[in-house]
Amino acid sequence: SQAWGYAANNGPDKWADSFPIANGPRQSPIDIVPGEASYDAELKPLVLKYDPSTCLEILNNGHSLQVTFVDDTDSSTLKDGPISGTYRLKQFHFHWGASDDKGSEHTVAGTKYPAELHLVHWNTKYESFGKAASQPDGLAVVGVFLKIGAKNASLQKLIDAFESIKTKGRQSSFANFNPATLLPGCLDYWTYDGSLTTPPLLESVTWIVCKEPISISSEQMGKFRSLLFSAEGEAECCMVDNYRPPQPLKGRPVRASFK
Ligand SMILES: NS(=O)(=O)c1c(F)cccc1F
Ligand SMILES: [Zn+2]
Repeated sequence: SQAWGYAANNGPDKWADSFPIANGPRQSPIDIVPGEASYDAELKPLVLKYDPSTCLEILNNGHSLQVTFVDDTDSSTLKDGPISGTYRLKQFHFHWGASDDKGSEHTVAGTKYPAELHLVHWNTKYESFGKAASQPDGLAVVGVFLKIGAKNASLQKLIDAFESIKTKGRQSSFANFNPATLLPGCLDYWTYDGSLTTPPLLESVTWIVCKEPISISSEQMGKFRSLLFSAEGEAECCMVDNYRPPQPLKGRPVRASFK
């Protein structure tokens, strides 16, 4: 069967052919309409504790650039916020556009950002990411929007590794990176129940989307767009527009941690 991707022949409009859950009741991303989100005073502040020594490698998986972490202990965790228990950081990755007018998966009152960061965590009440990914409370993903502005020194550390992961399937060691340096100063968030935004589109994600974006410069955005979907030796295909558009809310509540 054809591998999924973001092109016309294998992109988001075709995913339901192999993954019927694509039309399910709690799909992601969504358009977040701030005026329709309800402030919930019981929502706690996010508690993110990341240990840079758990950072393992950076890779081009053919869909995005991803930084993976050692997740065999509770060294890098997400707690509180809308979730109960402890969720371990597994990886983070990005989605972005071919131009600055698109690229994010979540939108805010219809506004698309040029990119979106996803920090993926799994519930330690399950024994692994794989097991957790099939449970309704298995995953918690923190989404952070990127907007064009000042050069981002933390993102530059990732960008400096891009030459070694230009093509699909390439990975290189990547140590001592602290993902907390990618978080905005204010951790106000919206939260709702959703899914993975790529196949298998499992409906196991508590989404936590930060209201405040982080910055990326135009030049840095250009470096993201120089990565390739294609493998070495294949016809070059720029890694751009690797985002799923917003999906039907289907009556789900969206809560805000802030007034
Ligand atoms: N985009 S997303 O954050 O929903 C996501 C995950 F959480 C896990 C794996 C792949 C992936 F793309
Ligand atoms: Zn993602």
